Amino acid sequence: MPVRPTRVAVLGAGSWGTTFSKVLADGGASVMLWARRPELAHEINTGHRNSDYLPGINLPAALRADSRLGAVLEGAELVFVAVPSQTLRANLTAAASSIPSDAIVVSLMKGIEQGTLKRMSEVIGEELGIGGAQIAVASGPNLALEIAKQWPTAAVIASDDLVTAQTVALAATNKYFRSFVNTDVIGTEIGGVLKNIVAVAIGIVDGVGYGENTKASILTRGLAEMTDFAVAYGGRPETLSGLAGLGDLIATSESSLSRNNTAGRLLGQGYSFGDVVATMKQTAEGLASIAPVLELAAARGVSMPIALQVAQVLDGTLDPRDIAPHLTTDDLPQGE
Ligand SMILES: NC(=O)C1=CN([C@@H]2O[C@H](COP(=O)(O)OP(=O)(O)OC[C@H]3O[C@@H](n4cnc5c(N)ncnc54)[C@H](O)[C@@H]3O)[C@@H](O)[C@H]2O)C=CC1
Ligand SMILES: O=C(CO)COP(=O)(O)O
Repeated sequence: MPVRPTRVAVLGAGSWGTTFSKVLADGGASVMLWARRPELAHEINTGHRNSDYLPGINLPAALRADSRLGAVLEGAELVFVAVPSQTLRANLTAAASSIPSDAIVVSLMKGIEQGTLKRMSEVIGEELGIGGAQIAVASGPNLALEIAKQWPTAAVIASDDLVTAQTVALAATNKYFRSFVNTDVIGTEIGGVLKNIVAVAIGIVDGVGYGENTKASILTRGLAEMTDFAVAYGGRPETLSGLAGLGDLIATSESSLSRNNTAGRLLGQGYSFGDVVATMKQTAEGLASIAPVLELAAARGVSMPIALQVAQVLDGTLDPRDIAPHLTTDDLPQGE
């Protein structure tokens, strides 16, 4: 039987780490949040604000922040990690000796590590030397600012071990945030990674000024790409029709709060990749995941025309106005 954990730690005080800390605290847990900058920890503890990332949001007084990993991690039953994917390994190296050996570690991230092509749960297992029953991932239509405003939403917690997923879900549930569970870690993580890339594509369409048919076609074909890729790597197709797939795809593609959608819109308006990276103050994971995703797709023969076109817009070889739900009109009509 899963038991609701009471002592939890969150690593990363950006928009998602801070918001998730509020979700956990509002669910009754005692939460310690690691902020890299002592001045941010001070602002959270004294003003109950994180004004850079969550302007206008009051944080629960029960949420405490600290810039010292040891102080944050002491006695933690659950450790949630919300740092940019490409920095996970280095952050875990720094945190590893302070993470209690029996803690469950939960990835809140939606990226693939460049170079190794590993999912975040794989990096966690490798760096901490723990097995699947101590690892979980959280995903779903979870735009941070909406949740910080307590607008109702749902998420899914996945772990190889159902009791682990249920234990995490108990902690990550409150009156405005409901966590469901599954045991498809691969499908859940891949959904979160790939919806970011489709959201960049939809942003490009928005930036160019095309309409709803183009967006609906790319969304629908994008979901087919996401599902084909996930299945090729052992994920379950139904996971991609759920919160971590379709649900997150809709939220991220439709919202101007999305950093991936925003990055795409700037590209569609004619800004270069370099300009977009310089403009973005927060993490847009789709931009860093695209190369590893295409490499993984090629390795298993998965056709990903939408992801490929996003990569071509990023490297300046495709005019954003030429983006379409297909690559070429030359080949024979394909099955849907
Ligand atoms: N913001 C959102 O709405 C959601 C974000 N996520 C995922 O959560 C992860 C974190 O995203 P956000 O919190 O939004 O990002 P963010 O850019 O708002 O914050 C990142 C945090 O990581 C910290 N950090 C630690 N080491 C770092 C380093 N070496 N370089 C840069 N920053 C470092 C930063 O100080 C900052 O507090 C991403 O994988 C994202 O896809 C998932 C669901 C929702
Ligand atoms: O993952 C998210 C919503 O579920 C956040 O999307 P962005 O990273 O594009 O802001």
